Amino acid sequence: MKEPEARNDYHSLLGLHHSMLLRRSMRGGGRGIGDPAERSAMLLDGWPQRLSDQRMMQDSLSIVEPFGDTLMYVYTVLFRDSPHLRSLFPDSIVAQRDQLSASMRRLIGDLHRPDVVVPYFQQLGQAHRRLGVRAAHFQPFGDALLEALRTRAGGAWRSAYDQAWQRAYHFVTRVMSDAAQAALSAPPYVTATVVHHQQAGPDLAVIRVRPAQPYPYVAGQYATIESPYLPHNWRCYSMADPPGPDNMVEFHVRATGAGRLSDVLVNKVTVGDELRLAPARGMMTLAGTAAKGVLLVAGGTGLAPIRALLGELARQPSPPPTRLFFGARTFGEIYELELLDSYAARYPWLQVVRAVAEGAAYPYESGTVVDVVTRRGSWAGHHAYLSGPAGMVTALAGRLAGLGVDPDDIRYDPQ
Ligand SMILES: NC(=O)C1=CN([C@@H]2O[C@H](COP(=O)(O)OP(=O)(O)OC[C@H]3O[C@@H](n4cnc5c(N)ncnc54)[C@H](O)[C@@H]3O)[C@@H](O)[C@H]2O)C=CC1
Repeated sequence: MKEPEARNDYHSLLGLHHSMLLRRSMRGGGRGIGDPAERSAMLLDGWPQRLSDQRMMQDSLSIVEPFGDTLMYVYTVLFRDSPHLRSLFPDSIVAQRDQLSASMRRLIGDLHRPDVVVPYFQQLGQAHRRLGVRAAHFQPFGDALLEALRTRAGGAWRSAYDQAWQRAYHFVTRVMSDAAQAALSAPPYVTATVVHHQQAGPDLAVIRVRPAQPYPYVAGQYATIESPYLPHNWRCYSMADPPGPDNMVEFHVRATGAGRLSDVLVNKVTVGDELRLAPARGMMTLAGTAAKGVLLVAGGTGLAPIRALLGELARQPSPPPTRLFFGARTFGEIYELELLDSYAARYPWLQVVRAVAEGAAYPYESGTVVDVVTRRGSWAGHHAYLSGPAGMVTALAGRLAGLGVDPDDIRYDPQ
């Protein structure tokens, strides 16, 4: 039981550090805050070789496969060279590695799109404040990253790869630390009390919490959550409603195995317990233009942010024609029946289709939600929002691009 206390001490020190930085920035000392979005966009604009860097980084991935193993090696190097940083991470860093992998893939895949990549890393920088990550930590991490890439690639590593990765990493760390600096006046996380905990299916819980302070977010975004029962194991869960005046937040959680945060949230947490919520993140928010139809697709608990988007659409004066596809593996895993049926009955612009992948499906459609959406044919003229298991989302994004949807109109977040 010493570990959580040590970490609480660390968080108190961190709180003091944040207040010191905030006071200094309010007095005009230190680095100015300014508009981080503008500064980050300028940073990317001043990087004319980013398209060739993107190609170099993509090429280099093939010589460091499996990429997940290379990223695991990054942590080995980091903890070897900077053992004092080990306490910032949970005992098992597998989930951390998976989140790093998703961020790296987003960086490489979207380096040509400042509108996507800049806000993504700004949000990541703000969210990292909860972990006690500070600007000084970026250098050892970058050194470890480069050493891991070079070691794993061996003789196939090229200096052009090295330079591309260094420039990209420099860009990322500037964006993240600028955003963290700009967010100093906000807390790195808020505490929230569980006010409702309901078993909604096998291994599935619907949890409502009341944050102690306002928790700003946009429909479609997710919170990174920690429970005192499993310190330092932060995981992402989407808010299931658009923000409301009652400042309550709902999450849908499926237990995915003993010892994980999802298991704790489903099987241990009860009404009255406290959780920590780091600032909301996510790019799967409603697109501004109303000229197109909307396709919402959810797999399993991926329904949460899709339901929030639906709630947001329902607030519009004249919502666009919207089709919601919800897929579960088995009949018993279909949930939110009454709510979605009541929406479908109330809103003439909405159609809800459910799909069951395995076993009896009647009265729903049979097949994975990917197959059921694909069977409908062309989806040209639609904005698509996809949420669920990574395999589902990737498969569907690929198919929709072949079914007439402009790839820029397909939105999803890595989970
Ligand atoms: N809890 C939350 O707030 C959110 C969760 N998610 C993610 O959603 C997922 C939900 O997991 P479960 O509820 O266990 O869903 P699940 O694994 O039971 O799958 C739900 C649906 O996706 C289809 N599917 C799954 N893998 C597929 C693949 N490789 N190709 C095509 N179709 C596939 C299934 O056939 C089914 O229709 C998790 O990966 C979670 O990270 C995403 C956003 C928010």
